[in-house]
Amino acid sequence: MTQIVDLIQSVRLSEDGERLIILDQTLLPVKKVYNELQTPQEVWDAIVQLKVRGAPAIGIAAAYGVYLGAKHSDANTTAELLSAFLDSKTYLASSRPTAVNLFWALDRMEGRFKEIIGAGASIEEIIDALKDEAESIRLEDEHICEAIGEHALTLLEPGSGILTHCNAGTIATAKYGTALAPIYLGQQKGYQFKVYADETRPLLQGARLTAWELSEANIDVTLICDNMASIVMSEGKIQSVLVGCDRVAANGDTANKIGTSGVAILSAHYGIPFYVCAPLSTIDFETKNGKDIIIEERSAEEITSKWYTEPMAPKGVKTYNPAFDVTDHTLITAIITEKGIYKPSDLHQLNKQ
Ligand SMILES: CSC[C@H]1O[C@H](OP(=O)(O)O)[C@H](O)[C@@H]1O
Repeated sequence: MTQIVDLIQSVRLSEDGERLIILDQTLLPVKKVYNELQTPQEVWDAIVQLKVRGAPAIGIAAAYGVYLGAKHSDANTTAELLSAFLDSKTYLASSRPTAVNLFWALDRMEGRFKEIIGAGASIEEIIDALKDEAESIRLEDEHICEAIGEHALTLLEPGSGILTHCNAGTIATAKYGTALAPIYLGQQKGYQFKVYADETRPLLQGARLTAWELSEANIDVTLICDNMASIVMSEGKIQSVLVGCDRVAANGDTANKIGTSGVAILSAHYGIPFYVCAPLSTIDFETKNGKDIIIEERSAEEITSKWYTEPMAPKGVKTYNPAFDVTDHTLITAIITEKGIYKPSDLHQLNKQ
């Protein structure tokens, strides 16, 4: 059966390799519009505006961004090409600070550039190698998400209730998603999960994206406001919580969409397992603990007026709009990666792989 995961590709290269095609996630669920991007500047804008969002998808987009920058550069020598590449890399790295996949993907692209320039490659060969590397990052992400889904599925009972926060679905990745991957894989096996999606203020990724994705896939999804998580847990409707993440520190502290840590605290209170789904590219062993994770702050307008015809707060009121929070590792039951299921205290075992 064809599923939404087969029908939607939120980030991919055009057939001729000239443009990056992204699904504009800011217009969902009302309109499904694809944008074609040709320059690192256009990719940067799309990331900052959250047209392309979700940690793995941001990394993939940035990888294509540096490839496109190299492809369309007017460098005459490989040294000039490297200098132009490093400029676009630095620029794209400035788009969003929290999701480590962005930096991971850009570093991987630089590594490939340096490897091939060291082997005496021509400009054309370098550009081809960059294209192949970006394509590999995207394709590998599909397999990684599928593996995360398979591991996570072993923890879930058919027919059980799952709460998720934000959107860690197929559109946030190359395919399947991270936290939503087991739900899609479970559906193929007839598991009939009952999913509760937090709306996820202020940008409503849960309402606009998760509820949309899952409804399109005919999965039983119920949208709730963020402040309703406690009541649905207390009513026994939730048997597990699954979330994605933007950066996991070496000790297992996890940065994810604002509101996640509150859900984890509630889960602990009600004795519900709280699972974080994380590709290895989201684990940052250089960052010791959550205090060292840079949290992106976004504009006041996202809270005060973005979704309303009239401003919903007094003019000039002070606001604070952190886009992420850090869930303490003690609240996390397990971190599910493509390599398997790990307690936060066992994460160091992955460091050598
Ligand atoms: C598959 S990880 C998705 C991750 O991305 C979200 O952030 P944003 O919408 O700001 O890019 C969020 O924290 C999700 O869990």
